[in-house]
Amino acid sequence: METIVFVGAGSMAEAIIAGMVVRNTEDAKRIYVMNKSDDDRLDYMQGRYGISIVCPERKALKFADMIVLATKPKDIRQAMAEIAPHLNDHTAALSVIAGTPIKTIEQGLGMRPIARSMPNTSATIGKSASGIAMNSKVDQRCKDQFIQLLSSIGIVKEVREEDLHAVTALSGSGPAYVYYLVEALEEAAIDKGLSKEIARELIIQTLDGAASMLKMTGEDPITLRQNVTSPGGTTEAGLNALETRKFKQTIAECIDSAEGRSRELGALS
Ligand SMILES: NC(=O)C1=CN([C@@H]2O[C@H](COP(=O)(O)OP(=O)(O)OC[C@H]3O[C@@H](n4cnc5c(N)ncnc54)[C@H](OP(=O)(O)O)[C@@H]3O)[C@@H](O)[C@H]2O)C=CC1
Ligand SMILES: O=C(O)[C@@H]1CCC=N1
Repeated sequence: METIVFVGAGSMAEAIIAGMVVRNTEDAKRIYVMNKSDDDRLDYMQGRYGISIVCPERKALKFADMIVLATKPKDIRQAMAEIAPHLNDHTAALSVIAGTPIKTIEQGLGMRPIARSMPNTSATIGKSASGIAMNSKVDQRCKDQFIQLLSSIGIVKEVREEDLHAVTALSGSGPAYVYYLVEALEEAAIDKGLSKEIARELIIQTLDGAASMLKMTGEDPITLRQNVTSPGGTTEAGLNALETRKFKQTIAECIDSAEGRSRELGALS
């Protein structure tokens, strides 16, 4: 069993820990958390997941096989300055921070095995879609450990570091776009007279069914869309409205803005 220390105890750290603990991939007691100042948050995490809290002397950092960097990009430099003196040379670092380059982490923690990854909050239920890139210090054993951790919370794809900005825009932020779509569908359904409860159930099942169709049939989304669209029917009418409003262009702008912001955050960190 490995000792893993989470530096940052916010929503992303919790999503990953929840996924790991629920799947029993690690001995919960050997997962440690620390943050900047919010002790109530650490108590909550310990009570909820049975994990441990890093003591004020930072002893757990000495024994850590891996640290997971999960602060906001603007806070990572200070966090690294605080933890670096306590770390062992062999300790590997896995960052989940949007934008922050591997180089910045090498500067903050010294040359050591470092991976930069981008999971998403569906890690909570073991359904993250994560991307990962690693530095030259990562050997096969260490790579397996990084991949194993991310696999315990969903699927993981190795990409070039440069491509992590696009991964961040697509699957890191992606759950929020889907929730926003659900909000919009729900509001439209309520406007048409459906109750919120019924609308939500129908929407969730529709999303779940469509995602499962993509997964299980292996069909292209275009084919599946065409299968739904009867000539002159309701779907065609709905899709025409989306096209008139430049739906694909709007989505392209969404991804472009998010990708650009990831680059900006990287430059800020
Ligand atoms: N939320 C998401 O969907 C995703 C987020 N990410 C990335 O994960 C990272 C964290 O995001 P999120 O969990 O939402 O952020 P939160 O604001 O919820 O959590 C940030 C955490 O960092 C801690 N922190 C700040 N400074 C330090 C420090 N010097 N030492 C130790 N801990 C510190 C904070 O502690 P305190 O509360 O005490 O100040 C807090 O626990 C971000 O970089 C984000 O880009 C990646 C994928 C998805
Ligand atoms: O919004 C953010 O910056 C983070 C990164 C991906 C998802 N949440």
